[in-house]
Amino acid sequence: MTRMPPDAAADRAATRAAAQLRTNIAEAHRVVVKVGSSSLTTPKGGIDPERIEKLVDTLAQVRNGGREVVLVSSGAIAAGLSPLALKTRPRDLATQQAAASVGQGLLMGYYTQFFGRRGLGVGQVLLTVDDVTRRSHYRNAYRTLGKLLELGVVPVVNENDTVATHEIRFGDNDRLAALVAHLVHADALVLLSDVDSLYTSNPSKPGARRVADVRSDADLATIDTSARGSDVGTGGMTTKIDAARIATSAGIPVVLTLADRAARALAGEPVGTCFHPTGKRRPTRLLWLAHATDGHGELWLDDGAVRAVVQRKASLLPAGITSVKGSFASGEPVDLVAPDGTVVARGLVNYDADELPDLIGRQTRDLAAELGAGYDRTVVHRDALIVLVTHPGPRPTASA
Ligand SMILES: Nc1ncnc2c1ncn2[C@@H]1O[C@H](COP(=O)(O)OP(=O)(O)O)[C@@H](O)[C@H]1O
Ligand SMILES: N[C@@H](CCC(=O)OP(=O)(O)O)C(=O)O
Repeated sequence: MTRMPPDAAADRAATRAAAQLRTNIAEAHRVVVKVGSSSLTTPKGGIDPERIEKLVDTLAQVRNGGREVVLVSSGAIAAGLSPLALKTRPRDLATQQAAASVGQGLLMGYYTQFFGRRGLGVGQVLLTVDDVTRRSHYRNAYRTLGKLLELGVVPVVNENDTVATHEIRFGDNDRLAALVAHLVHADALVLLSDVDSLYTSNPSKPGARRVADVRSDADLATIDTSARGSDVGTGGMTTKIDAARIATSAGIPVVLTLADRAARALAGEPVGTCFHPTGKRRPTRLLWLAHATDGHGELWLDDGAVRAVVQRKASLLPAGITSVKGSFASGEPVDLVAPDGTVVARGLVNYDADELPDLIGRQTRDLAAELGAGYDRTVVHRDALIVLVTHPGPRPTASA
């Protein structure tokens, strides 16, 4: 028997795994499809009903074929431009919110009409960061989305732009789509854009090569995503990669391709870029903490607290904190910092920043005896905490 050289054997195994993943996507029962503004607009930036109908046609066929579809659609701001006589996408948040407020209804009007013609109802779901990260909210969102799917309706999700402020805003819908995919326990996530796949660098420049499969972060290490996206989209390729990492780290395969190739992507054809699952499902708020949130403040720990949090995965108590920086409210994400300045973990804090200085360095039982029962709570509970570096070093990377 002739032996294959190890490289050839590894290549064959990789090809088989890629083909299997495409099969899994073709068989995915519940899919989240995200479409960016750039795929729904005219070259001038206004909304393009023809492009919307083309997408709806594909998704309606998928839905009517027995698969469940959740659509995450951008385009509210683009749809609001013309009614407000705006020539280009506004830069300031207030005008973006006004445009989204005017445009969201119009956008839903198109979806209602086009899905309706194909015998399907639609349900509008507007979400903020809190809705997919806070436990009480995301249970609610999960229930509503689940019920809509059960009723045969296509949920059409967008960020609730009109109420989201800078601090609590995704801004792009890519990462929102990844969290929605996790929330609804999707079997696959399809990201539709104005580019046919991920490239090694700006696709409009010579030398950029198509990337067919991304199997791990190592495959992304040399990818250049600095080229700006379309004038109407937000985030460009960077937020799509963030989204793909969020979904794949929770076990959900992702395909990124052109909106026109949605049908082929959903049929498992080898179009676009396929991001392979790298991890397993975990609580949504932890996913968000690991991949997308910036700490609103810092809690500096002593060595014992670093060991407790990093090695024993314990909750953070007031006794192990040496100082508090930044201004944050209870429930917000904060960075946990080792004495050498390394950010070792991130978690949702249980106190406001101004409450903590009087508590830190003190034993929980003393605080409870002195201040009352509420003060025996952890500063960051271990269930709301992710470890970023297991071996403290110079800089943190979100690898949890
Ligand atoms: N390495 C890369 N590979 C592919 N596209 C890239 C890359 N770097 C930047 N881009 C740009 O990202 C754009 C897509 O992002 P964006 O305009 O935000 O789309 P959408 O509205 O679909 O979210 C593409 O048009 C492309 O020019
Ligand atoms: N929520 C915004 C989407 C923001 C946006 O442009 O996102 P994307 O086109 O997906 O990069 C809207 O509906 O206009």
